[in-house]
Amino acid sequence: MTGAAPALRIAGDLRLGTQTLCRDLLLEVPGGGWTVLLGRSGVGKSTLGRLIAGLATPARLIGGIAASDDRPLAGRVAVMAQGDQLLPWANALSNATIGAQLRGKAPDRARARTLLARAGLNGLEHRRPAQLSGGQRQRVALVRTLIEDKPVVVLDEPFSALDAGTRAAMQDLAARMLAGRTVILITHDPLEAARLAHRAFLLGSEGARRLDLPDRSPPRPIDAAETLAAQGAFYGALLGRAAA
Ligand SMILES: Nc1ncnc2c1ncn2[C@@H]1O[C@H](COP(=O)(O)OP(=O)(O)OP(=O)(O)O)[C@@H](O)[C@H]1O
Repeated sequence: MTGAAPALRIAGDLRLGTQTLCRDLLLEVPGGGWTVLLGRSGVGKSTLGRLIAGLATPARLIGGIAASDDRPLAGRVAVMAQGDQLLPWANALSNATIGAQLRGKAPDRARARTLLARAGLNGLEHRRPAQLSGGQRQRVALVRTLIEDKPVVVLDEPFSALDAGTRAAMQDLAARMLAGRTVILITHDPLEAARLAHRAFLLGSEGARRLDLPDRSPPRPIDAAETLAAQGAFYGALLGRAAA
């Protein structure tokens, strides 16, 4: 990884035009761990993810995003979004290295092959997206994110289109492959949050509330009582019940 994974402090009001999506936001994101953002649809989770990544959005954060090493975040954030967004005419190897190709740089195909193998895609490097399953395509997308080698990674609903079993396998793989990076995971799925979070926040119009997590380190087993209890508590929090 290029550089140590910084902690982040995200503070302020998230505004869209004259509308305040999220007021008095304060998110202390630990360095080198997974921070999960849960929240009802439209609260501004993806918008916040785009702001962290420095991507275009009509929204503004009146406040700021600061890294613990006092360096700008620009150029230090990789993004993996919902859907694999692979180029249909390119094979898995080319899709994994598309970032370098778009920048006019020589792609590191040896590293891409190693990462594709680690992601369980050995022997599938020359298949195009249509010749891969949904889970395999998401693995290629994960490798494409990893090959950028950024210390901060924003994952915006990356596994939501997958069936339950494939999703659980992808969560385990992502936890392994992104270990040590500062990961911000945006998800609707309380079970995903309960499995993967080192820290979790519920975003609402009145700010972010930190949610209690099990003591066991992530990734937590999908069927452990403490994972399922946290899942239930997160559902309650999403539904606006007092205890979380
Ligand atoms: N490009 C855009 N132009 C105008 N409004 C936008 C744009 N992108 C998002 N919005 C609005 O900003 C608000 C927050 O959107 P955002 O996608 O961040 O929410 P979210 O919490 O991620 O929702 P979901 O969980 O449904 O994905 C919504 O009201 C949305 O309609």
